Amino acid sequence: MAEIKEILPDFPSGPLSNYRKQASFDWRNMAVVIDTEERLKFKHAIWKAMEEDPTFTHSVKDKDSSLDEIRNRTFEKALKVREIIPDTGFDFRTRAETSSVLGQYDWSVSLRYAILQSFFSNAIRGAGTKGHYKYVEAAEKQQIYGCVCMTEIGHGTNIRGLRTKATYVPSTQKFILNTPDFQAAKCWAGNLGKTANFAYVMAQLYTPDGVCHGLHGFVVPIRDSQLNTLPGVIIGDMGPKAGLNGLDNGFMMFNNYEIPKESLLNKNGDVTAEGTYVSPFKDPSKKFGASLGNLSGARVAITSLCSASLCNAVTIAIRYSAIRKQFGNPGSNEEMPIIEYQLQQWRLFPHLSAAYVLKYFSSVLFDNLMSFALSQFDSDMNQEVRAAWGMEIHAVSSSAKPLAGWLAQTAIQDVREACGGHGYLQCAGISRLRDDNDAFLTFEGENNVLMQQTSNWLINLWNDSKREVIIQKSKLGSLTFLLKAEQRLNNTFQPGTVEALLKPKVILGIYKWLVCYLLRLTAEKYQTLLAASDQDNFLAKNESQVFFARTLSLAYIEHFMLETFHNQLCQRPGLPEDIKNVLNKLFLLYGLWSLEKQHLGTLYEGGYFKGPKPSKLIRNAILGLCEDLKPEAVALVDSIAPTDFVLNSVLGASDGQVYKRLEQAMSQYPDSFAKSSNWSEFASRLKSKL
Ligand SMILES: Cc1cc2nc3c(=O)[nH]c(=O)nc-3n(C[C@H](O)[C@H](O)[C@H](O)COP(=O)(O)OP(=O)(O)OC[C@H]3O[C@@H](n4cnc5c(N)ncnc54)[C@H](O)[C@@H]3O)c2cc1C
Repeated sequence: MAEIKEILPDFPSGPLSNYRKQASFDWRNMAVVIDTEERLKFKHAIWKAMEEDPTFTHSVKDKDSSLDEIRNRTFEKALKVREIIPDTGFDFRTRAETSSVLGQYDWSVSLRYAILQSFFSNAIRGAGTKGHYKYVEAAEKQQIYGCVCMTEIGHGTNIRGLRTKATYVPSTQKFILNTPDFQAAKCWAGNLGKTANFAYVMAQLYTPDGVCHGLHGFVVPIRDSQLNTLPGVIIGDMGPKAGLNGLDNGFMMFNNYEIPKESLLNKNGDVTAEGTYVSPFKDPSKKFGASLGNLSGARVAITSLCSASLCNAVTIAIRYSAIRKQFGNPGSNEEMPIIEYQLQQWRLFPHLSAAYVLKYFSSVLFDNLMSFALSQFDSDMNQEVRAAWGMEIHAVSSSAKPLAGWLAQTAIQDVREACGGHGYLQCAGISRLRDDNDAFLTFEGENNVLMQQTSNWLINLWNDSKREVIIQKSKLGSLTFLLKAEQRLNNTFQPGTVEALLKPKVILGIYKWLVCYLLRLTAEKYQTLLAASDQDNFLAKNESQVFFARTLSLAYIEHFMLETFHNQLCQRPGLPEDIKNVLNKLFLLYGLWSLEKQHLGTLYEGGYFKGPKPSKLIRNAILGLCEDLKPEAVALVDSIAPTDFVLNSVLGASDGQVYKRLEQAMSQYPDSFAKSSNWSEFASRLKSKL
């Protein structure tokens, strides 16, 4: 514990001390429980190194800097990261925290580093063979700068529609890359705009007989060592964006650009020297799936990144709410901190509960992904079981990433409003977080489309005669709700009091009924549409999304997150009682808040709820939990907050000196007290003699 105290020292006494003293648990113990000691050491070592290195000093001028300056500074920081990451030996799991740790400081730095260090090399490793590993090694040593080019101007979500062409020419043993028109230009790739000299490019592979063999990855040099664009390649910068402006997203076109045959990443398909196409896959759809590689990895990672954004947001708002005072009891001279208001609690504490549930869940999901990746070396592992495991991770991550993105995004907006006008200042650190986090909702699988992967999988399972066997074999355990589904669907809501409602089993029971109900309903809707449309699968899928498949995916992942949090954390043997108590309240609040917010209608529609009592009990329980969590809230954010340097918010610093910091920030703004540079022009119009 002494060592942890060095990493997490006591907070200075000040305006937040009063609320800190009210907590029923030890905030350091909670930090260790939710994060583990290794991860705390790792991230604080990085944050400390950043704080001590002038490269990472926050600049008050960032807002007024040119795009070029912002990007240069971001890239310099991204390059520096390698030097400050502590050596964790073979502990890859701890190292995987790097993106979140950097992102809590600045998402542009985090993403630039991730693309340089792993996004590009993972793409090459996933699709390439031994001869391509030299690119992986060079990228990881930062001897080349990579980017990943899948999206085109005309096609993003529909990857199969990509139109960049790679035609093999036997006489030269080269591929020729061509971009048919601007709509087929590669776009959005991070690091492409100004920096990358190599690209992973997805293109349709054509053999000399004119046959298209579908999408394949290529490793392509795009700039020379002086970062000049190579002849045959046109690269442009996409310009300012809503956020992430430290990242240079670019667009790229090819004009009869020749690359060697070996540029083809040939794990899933190759061409002979003469131009015959060969592939280990007979079924083209399986090859397509394999060529997209292990997409779950990035989605699981983004789930963690969104949870990191959420932690920053709730830290700012809850600390500020404990300090900010408005109004007071009539007759009293004292004004009340706004955290005392029921409305403020209800606006913020559910987001705090979501931060805890999501943080823990994303970490479990990451561990599972790591175990899955390692299982490829386990020769005793049954391949069918492994394939089912991969499918389950895919389904879970396809709804976890959207839910995490939305949870963070709505929380950040609520936090902005909950901090009033000062929350709108750039130095509050909220708008930056909102604009940057926003992109997570779109890249690595657009949220709404991605969730269809989960619902498709669930519907197939519902109709599978071997459903029970599949559920028993499920490695993650996300399908337990389906056990005895038909029986479960006859259940109805039983609790008659708030006390009876506030039991984990009851909340999970409501969710289990809900997911079964939505699954049966969606599967039936889909079958009806299929029958009515002469087996038009495309139409049936599209027409069963709203109120059906989309809600199903959401309810499924909410239930699994809650169940994981409860079974694996709240019920963990040896957990101190004080910690367990608070975690239990967070579990209950997240569950009830999510049900109330989006599922009451379905619960009444399906007959699980009857009469006014269930919704009244739920709403009373939410308010009661908010009141219970008030004395815990400041300590709860202390346990998940980054350091003040990293949070970089005048409203959210741990010393609570909001007004001192506001004064400093406003006074230090360049030219804060100077006249406008155009003052003489304005002054020349002043005619009044008043
Ligand atoms: C900051 C940022 C960084 C990025 N980095 C990269 C990168 O490094 N490399 C790269 O290749 N790409 C990158 N992208 C691109 C990103 O992957 C795409 O934007 C994403 O895949 C979505 O594609 P799109 O923009 O073409 O949207 P579209 O596919 O055009 O979608 C538009 C809307 O249509 C809806 N829609 C589409 N299909 C359906 C359907 N079947 N049913 C219902 N609704 C549907 C979607 O939900 C969405 O709301 C990045 C994007 C951003 C914003």
